[in-house]
Amino acid sequence: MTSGCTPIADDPDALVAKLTEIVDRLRVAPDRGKVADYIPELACIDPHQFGLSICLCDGTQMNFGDAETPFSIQSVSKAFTLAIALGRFGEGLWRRVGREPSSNAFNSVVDLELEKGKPRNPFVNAGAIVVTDEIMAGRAPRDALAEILWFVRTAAGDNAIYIDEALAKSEKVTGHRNWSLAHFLKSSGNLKHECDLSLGTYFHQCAIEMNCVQLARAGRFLAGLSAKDELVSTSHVRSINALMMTCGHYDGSGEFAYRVGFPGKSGVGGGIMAVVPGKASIAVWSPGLNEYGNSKLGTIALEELSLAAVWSVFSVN
Ligand SMILES: NC(=O)CC[C@H](N)C(=O)O
Repeated sequence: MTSGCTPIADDPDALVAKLTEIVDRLRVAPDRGKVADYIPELACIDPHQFGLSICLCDGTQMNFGDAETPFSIQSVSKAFTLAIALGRFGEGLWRRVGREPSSNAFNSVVDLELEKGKPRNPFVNAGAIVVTDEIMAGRAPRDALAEILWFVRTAAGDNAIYIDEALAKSEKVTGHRNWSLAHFLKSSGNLKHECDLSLGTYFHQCAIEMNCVQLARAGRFLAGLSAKDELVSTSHVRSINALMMTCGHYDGSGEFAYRVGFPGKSGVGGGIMAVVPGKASIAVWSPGLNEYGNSKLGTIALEELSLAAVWSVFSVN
């Protein structure tokens, strides 16, 4: 089969049955990974939650489990800020940040030093801080933040999306690793604003709260499921998807590509936004993380869905 017309993907009942089976099983799975505990607000999230939502190319959406429970999107926000930055500055962005995968943790300081202050990609923390700093150029931080929130709301088609102020503030107080990255960027001449302004904006974008229903809708532009003239050009969608595939799960990106086989962006809140270009936009949430800081059960759900629907871009059957 060459067109992706697989039985499960094209048969809504079969797809619902498969996803119901996956979600019911994973909701009670004993081995759930570990919630992020370096951000105080995330440390107390109940790991026994699991939600999934999928938007398909015929306009339908299916929701499972805790799909309507809000969670902190954290680094999933980096896909949206990259889209905004590419739209505003185009290829010039790549003077400040690279496009290569990383082999160290998402908050690695050593990578940044080795690369002389040019982050390896826009999805590791240092790279995302640079992207946000770029978006802030020529305006007040609150205006940049307003654009980020506007973008997410527009992509999701839902104005009831907000920032968890308390979470943003707590990360500002406890996020010492990010402070060290920002100061290193500043000392390398790769941060235009003062560290507290760029980081303040970055912590706020990470603290956006969404549920799976909203996040799956917000990913439609990356799957080519929204109106063509909307938000982001198709060439930028192609760039973002390539980076989500190669860097969206940090040093676990190779593993994600091997097991799931389509682009995705994770966050330490346990959310993953994943897209099957031309076919589906999927949001999955389970707060427990694997060793790379990506949702453990969320990855398993996407892997099982990918196998059942033959959705890996590397599949030939
Ligand atoms: N991987 C993540 O989701 C990390 C985001 C988190 N706000 C941080 O900066 O550490």
